[in-house]
Amino acid sequence: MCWSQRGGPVTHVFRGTFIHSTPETALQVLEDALLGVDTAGKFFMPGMIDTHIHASQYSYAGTALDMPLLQWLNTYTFPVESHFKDLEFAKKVYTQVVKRTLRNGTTTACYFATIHTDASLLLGQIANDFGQRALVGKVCMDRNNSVKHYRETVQESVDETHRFIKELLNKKYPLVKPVVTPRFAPSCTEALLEQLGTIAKNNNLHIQSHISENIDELKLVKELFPDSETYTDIYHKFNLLTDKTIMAHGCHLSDKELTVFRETGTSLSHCPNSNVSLCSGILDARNVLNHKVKLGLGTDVAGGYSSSILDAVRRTLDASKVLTIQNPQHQTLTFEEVFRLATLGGSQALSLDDQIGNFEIGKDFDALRVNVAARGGPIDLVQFDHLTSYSLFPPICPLKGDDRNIVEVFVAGRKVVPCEDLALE
Ligand SMILES: Nc1nc2[nH]cnc2c(=O)[nH]1
Ligand SMILES: [Zn+2]
Repeated sequence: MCWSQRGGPVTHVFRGTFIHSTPETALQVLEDALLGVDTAGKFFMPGMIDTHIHASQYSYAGTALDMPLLQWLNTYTFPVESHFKDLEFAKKVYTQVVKRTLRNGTTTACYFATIHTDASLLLGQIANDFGQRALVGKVCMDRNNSVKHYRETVQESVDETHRFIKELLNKKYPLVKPVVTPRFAPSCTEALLEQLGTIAKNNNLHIQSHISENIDELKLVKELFPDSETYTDIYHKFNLLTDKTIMAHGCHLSDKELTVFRETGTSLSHCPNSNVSLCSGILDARNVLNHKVKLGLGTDVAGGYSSSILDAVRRTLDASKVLTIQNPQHQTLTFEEVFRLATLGGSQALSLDDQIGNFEIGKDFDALRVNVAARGGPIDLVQFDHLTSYSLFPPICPLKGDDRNIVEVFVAGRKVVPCEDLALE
């Protein structure tokens, strides 16, 4: 290891022509020079992956968390989502959510939009324009008794899903892909689920939905689908569980259902902020990992009030510790395991781990440059002086840091933060 004059290890070496001034020389040109830089407290980490976020719910994130899931959907979510017919409104919200999540270090997002095809296409365009890697889903739902104008017929849903896929793929955005998106079983008839399974299969597409989030939801599912033994069986029956499927939540899945997840290659998105905010339940992530089910983290905005995967990291650890408090035999997740869920785990959950998730040779450069001691940031230098080992830097940022510690964001090698277009800088 090389050490700089200031005593820290040299972490970067630049080679090239350097021009500077010294007290002796107004302009000194150093040709073919090597410059070792001591970047104490700075490191690169892989970009974070949000495996489940409702772009359309960003407008009310941080409010309206005073009721459980089914009432919350009827009272707040469906009325708000119905406004995305208005493309001006959609453009405002979708621009904000893409900018904000990029600023938070989300290099890849798996988005739910709304039932509106044109607004969903706009979300794809905005993600592309700002350089975010994204899966974008036009939501499908042909059952909704609370907000009657916010639902489709089976035929509309199928036709518009075809149009969405075709038009999005025709754009040839390099990093943005469509994802078939039945909202969740209670919002869809069997006829619709069946057709969506077929569309995904014929086009080899990703699929996303929700499963087993809340106990009242399970009761409703039993009433609506009396012939299916489990919630998982409903999706399985219609070919919606594949190695490109991401199901959100799964707090109340049985071990038998988790086995079906593993066998089909279906992944789970763990959304701990939402699970607590809507009093839905606590996912036993350790049990999911023990079943060898692919697992990533999700913000689930606006059921979750934070659009940051750093928040999901903290809450995943909290949820695991709550399970340990309830049962001391529970094997608490470690920081390192949760860091992996936020990065590599997310890429596996989205079946994109051949392209992203870590710095293995051949993958795209989706990365964050982190500065533990960023000026004006939440981590005080005095604390970081006490650290004796550089290996302690990575944990302190996710646990105590925030977007101020993320100084640069790269997606597929392109620097997307700071970006002149980003008014959030
Ligand atoms: N958290 C959450 N769960 C759902 N289940 C069906 N739709 C939704 C949604 O919008 N948010
Ligand atoms: Zn959700």
